[in-house]
Amino acid sequence: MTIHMQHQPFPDDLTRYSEYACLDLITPEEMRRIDHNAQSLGISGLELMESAGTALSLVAQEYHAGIVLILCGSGNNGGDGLVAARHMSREAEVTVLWYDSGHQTRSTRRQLERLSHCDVRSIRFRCREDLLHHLDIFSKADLIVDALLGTGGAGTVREPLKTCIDLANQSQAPVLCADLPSPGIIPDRICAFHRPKVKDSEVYDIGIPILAEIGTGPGDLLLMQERKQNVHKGVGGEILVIGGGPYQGAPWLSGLAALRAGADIVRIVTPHYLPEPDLIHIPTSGDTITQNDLDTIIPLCDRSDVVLCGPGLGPDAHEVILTCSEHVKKGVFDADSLRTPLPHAHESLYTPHTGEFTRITGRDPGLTPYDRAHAVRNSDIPGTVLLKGPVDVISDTKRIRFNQTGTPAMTTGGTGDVLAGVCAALMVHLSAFDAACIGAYATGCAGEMITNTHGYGMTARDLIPAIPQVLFRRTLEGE
Ligand SMILES: NC(=O)C1=CN([C@@H]2O[C@H](COP(=O)(O)OP(=O)(O)OC[C@H]3O[C@@H](n4cnc5c(N)ncnc54)[C@H](O)[C@@H]3O)[C@@H](O)[C@H]2O)[C@@H](O)CC1
Ligand SMILES: [K+]
Repeated sequence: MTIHMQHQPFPDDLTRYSEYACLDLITPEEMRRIDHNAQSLGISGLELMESAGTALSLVAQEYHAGIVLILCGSGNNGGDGLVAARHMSREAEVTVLWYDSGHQTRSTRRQLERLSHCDVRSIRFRCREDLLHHLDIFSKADLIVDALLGTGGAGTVREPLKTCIDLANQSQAPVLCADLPSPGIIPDRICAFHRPKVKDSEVYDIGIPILAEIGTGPGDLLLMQERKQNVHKGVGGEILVIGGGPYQGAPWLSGLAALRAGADIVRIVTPHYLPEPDLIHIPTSGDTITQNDLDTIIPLCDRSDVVLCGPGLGPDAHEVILTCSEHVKKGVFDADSLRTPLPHAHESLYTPHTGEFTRITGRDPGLTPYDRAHAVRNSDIPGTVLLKGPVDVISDTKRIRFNQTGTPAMTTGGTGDVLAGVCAALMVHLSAFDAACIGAYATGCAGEMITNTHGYGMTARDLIPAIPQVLFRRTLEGE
């Protein structure tokens, strides 16, 4: 996959932002996101692996072992072990037992080539029988390094790694685990890279920039679920947009954006019909949305995966929104629905700009991303907040994420409607937080693409066809 380079520096002093980085255990998906974002900030996977393997070798040397056995899998965890082997070749008698699954990662294959020039004994194994020829290596080792499975491990361990793990457990040697213990192995120490994946890990920095973690980036797109090829209708979800009244176009922009972000069915409840064949128009009784429309709207809320309230709605329909929101599983509240008392669904995403944030919290969020993050995290808004600005701030009260994509040309009317529609479609399969991070990132990237071609002549409508090019480019480029 081509890594898209991030360019503009963060518009604030990042030394104050360490409080926004996650400090407790992280999941493999989160590590993959961070890893990918680090690469888009210019640190290659090989450099990350060299740092990881170096840390691993330094911890291994603390054992002062004479004979070291390093067990390497076919993925990048194995690559870390191969790097450690190269760094330890003069300190100990090192033997590498590496698993040739037939599809080694590119980086790990590179490390194996480099190791062939070192005074390290490297033995390939492909099956359980191969391992049984080397039982003596396990019994002679003073230290065993477990670089079999890391964050890419999934499910119950398959052979021949299962046997490898059993032989390691049966040996007298202490086991030092790379990044996290391979399932079933009994660790003596765990050398985690960047952040702990399991408890009781020792954490070693591998030079990942904080922005790879607290910022959105191409790595966030990895969280999108691969759409199953042979898909039935409705996997993209059904979205309901409730808006319009004083303003006609806003709900249609949101609806079209939701379709372009992967939704299958989009219904628009709005007084004004616009001829958009891809969208289903649900007419209202009058030229604004009122209580009389509740009999129409409530059943639609019940059947929709995500409901987007607010685009172009005007101030008079707030009571209707409050009533509907009790029937909403996942809600995106934008524009005119951002009024007190705040509507809230089972899971809510609020997408205010500065003025709307001030209106609902009574507090001006300030200008710097740092202050805006503090304001969002300390607001008692019951859900995820995407506070739009030159740097968007996303928070679900625990996590904070900053999005830098976008251009000043996007202040044109309607881009907020597009963003809200994209977030609604993403929320079908993702949490409000992940949907907001990816929605902000993708809409901003689309804005950058269109600014390159249309400059300040960009309209919100221009953004919409650019959205799938950002969200689904992996499939478009046949990764
Ligand atoms: N920031 C990062 O994410 C970094 C990651 N690195 C290392 O890379 C690791 C992740 O590498 P990968 O994503 O390649 O994955 P892994 O190397 O953890 O494992 C993937 C390999 O194991 C196989 N496998 C998965 N589940 C299995 C099972 N149950 N039984 C048998 N085989 C199984 C897969 O087919 C694949 O070949 C991290 O844990 C870390 O050690 C390092 O390069 C440093 C940087
Ligand atoms: K491991």
